[in-house]
Amino acid sequence: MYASRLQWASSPALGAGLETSSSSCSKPSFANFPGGGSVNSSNTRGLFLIKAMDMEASRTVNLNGHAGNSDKNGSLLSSIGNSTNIQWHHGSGKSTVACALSGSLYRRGKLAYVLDGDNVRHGLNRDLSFKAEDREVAKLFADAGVICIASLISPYRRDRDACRALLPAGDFIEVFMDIPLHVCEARDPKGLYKLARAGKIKGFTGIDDPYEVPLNCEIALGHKEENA
Ligand SMILES: Nc1ncnc2c1ncn2[C@@H]1O[C@H](COP(=O)(O)OS(=O)(=O)O)[C@@H](OP(=O)(O)O)[C@H]1O
Ligand SMILES: Nc1ncnc2c1ncn2[C@@H]1O[C@H](COP(=O)(O)OP(=O)(O)O)[C@@H](O)[C@H]1O
Repeated sequence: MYASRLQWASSPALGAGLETSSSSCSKPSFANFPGGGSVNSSNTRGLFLIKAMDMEASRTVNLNGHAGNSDKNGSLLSSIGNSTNIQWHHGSGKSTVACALSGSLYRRGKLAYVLDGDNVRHGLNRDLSFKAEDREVAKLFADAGVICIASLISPYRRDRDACRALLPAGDFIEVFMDIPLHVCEARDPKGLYKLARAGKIKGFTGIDDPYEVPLNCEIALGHKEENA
């Protein structure tokens, strides 16, 4: 089902080396987890993501923004834009992983931008959803040579596939946060599950709206129960 399956354990020791200075990270609190879990550039999970993201230096971006095998001296950036879509329920850790990935890329001199449900909705366009307009934004970033890390619930397979189809083969990486709903709900960082359970928010993903599990994502991040 998945190209790679990784465990995403909660570990109090992992916070220390996190890069928090990424300009595109809108949630600076990601280094501190109430549950004790964290991510770190030196742990294998983080490294695996970077390996999946890292592009060959020979593939560059021309000044006109189109990807190609151009002469490196004539290129604007030493990385080619691609798009990573980190998906699953609210509270699963999408933003946390997105920020860590962005920080790791930053340290490697790669230009990345996190498109988060929050910054997209409040900053760019409050009407955006994971529909055509969103995908176009991700593609614009990729065209400009920026690695776009989309941290969005993106519940529908059809929409994710449409996004994949916009980019050259291999440039769209689906990361599935395979975290049990009860774990997401227990975290409830904004109290939204509680409101959804009480019927005060309608159509909440995982409660009264569906999520279509990916059939062919590149990476799945699993969850290790505290007492497992
Ligand atoms: N009905 C409903 N269902 C799920 N989530 C909701 C809903 N209404 C608002 N929110 C808040 O919006 C965030 C999800 O936005 P996304 O852009 O990631 O969602 S989607 O891809 O368009 O489905 C999500 O937060 P994050 O998952 O932390 O980004 C919620 O805070
Ligand atoms: N591996 C983890 N272990 C424990 N808590 C985590 C882990 N990853 C994220 N969290 C916490 O869960 C909450 C939701 O994380 P967040 O990244 O905002 O999720 P999402 O973007 O999917 O809504 C935050 O309080 C975050 O600190």
